[in-house]
Amino acid sequence: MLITIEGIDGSGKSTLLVRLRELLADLDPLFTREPGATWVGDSVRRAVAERMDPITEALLFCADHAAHIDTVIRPALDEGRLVISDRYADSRFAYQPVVLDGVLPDPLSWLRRIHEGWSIRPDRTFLLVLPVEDAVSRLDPEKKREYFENAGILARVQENYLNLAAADPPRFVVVDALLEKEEVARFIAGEIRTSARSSRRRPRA
Ligand SMILES: Nc1ncnc2c1ncn2[C@@H]1O[C@H](COP(=O)(O)OP(=O)(O)OP(=O)(O)O)[C@@H](O)[C@H]1O
Ligand SMILES: Cc1cn([C@H]2C[C@H](O)[C@@H](COP(=O)(O)O)O2)c(=O)[nH]c1=O
Repeated sequence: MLITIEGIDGSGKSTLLVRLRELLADLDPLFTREPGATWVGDSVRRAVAERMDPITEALLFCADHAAHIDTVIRPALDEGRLVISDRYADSRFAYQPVVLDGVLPDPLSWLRRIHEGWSIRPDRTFLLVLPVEDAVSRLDPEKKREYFENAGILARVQENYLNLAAADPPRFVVVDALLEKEEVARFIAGEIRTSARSSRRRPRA
């Protein structure tokens, strides 16, 4: 079963994942992330840091996704493992339309098309949502910021995320990221357990 965690920068994904490792240890999940689970992820971070053209950037994120599926996700799912990914394809569908606005006529359709036929659809996606100003105030002022990490861009990214969630309610669970860290983690851990139990009962197609 594939679970993904999504949300704008500063929404609390990394914090949540640290706690999920403890709360779900008995299920022995494989924790992974995009970008960064493969060496292609290093090229993506470089492209973002150097502000390469938006098409190059989008295709590198996509290449990282392909390598991630091939080397990490598919082998683990084939072994029947629970896989939990910090960011996944929905990050592309939320961030890159903002970056590609004005570059392509319909960025989201283009992005969806280039994922078709090979990407794996998550079973459930937890979307952490909070006011953008709270997310920005949580960002570490000491750390160099990626150019996405500004309130104007993040507001548009979050709107895209909410549209994705509204279009696919069976998959998405929208979570209030202003709740206490522990409350967020316990709620999501409980939902993952329930989903994992029901997927074990379902015969594989
Ligand atoms: N529920 C919460 N309530 C208050 N503060 C939180 C909460 N969750 C996380 N934080 C704090 O917000 C900051 C950012 O959290 P975190 O790094 O987990 O976000 P992130 O979504 O992983 O960000 P990025 O995508 O930029 O890596 C951290 O200082 C963290 O302690
Ligand atoms: C997978 C993915 C990520 N991004 C953006 C989102 C963040 O600003 C950075 C990744 O940094 P993090 O600290 O690891 O969250 O990249 C994106 O624009 N498109 C994507 O597909």
